[in-house]
Amino acid sequence: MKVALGADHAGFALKDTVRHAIEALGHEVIDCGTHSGDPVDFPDITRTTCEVVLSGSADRAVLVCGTGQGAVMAANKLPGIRCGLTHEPYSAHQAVEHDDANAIAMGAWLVPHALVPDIIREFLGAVFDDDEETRRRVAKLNALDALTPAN
Ligand SMILES: O=C(CO)[C@H](O)[C@H](O)[C@H](O)COP(=O)(O)O
Repeated sequence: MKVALGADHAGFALKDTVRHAIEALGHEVIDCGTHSGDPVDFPDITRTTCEVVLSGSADRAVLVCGTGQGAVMAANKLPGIRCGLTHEPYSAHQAVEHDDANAIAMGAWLVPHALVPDIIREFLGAVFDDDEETRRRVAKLNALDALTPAN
């Protein structure tokens, strides 16, 4: 799997830990920045990272900012992105299994480094449970994208 990885300056502290966790599972990381602790705006990094998924160049995205909140808000404004806020492994798994998430956001100020491998393993190991009920709900979720005005 190819995984786009993006972090703002607040997420930068956790970014290498996330990268190693993805690579340790045999997946490829597409590094979308940032590359230092210098301030960058999370909507910019989130957009760049998610566009790699939307273009088909990556399968999933992992976003890191200070709290995860700004990144998840920005990501879910991009039609075609379904991003879960995940600070522990269970929701990382469920976001994919029930909601067909193609991205997760997490907060570097909240998630201990030691928990990152578990979160990443659950996110990348999960498969959408494609039954009538989940398909209907995700279709309704995707239909909400049409309400998002194009920029
Ligand atoms: O957590 C975030 C948004 O939800 C982002 O990481 C922000 O950039 C964060 O609030 C950074 O704040 P700072 O004062 O620039 O460190």
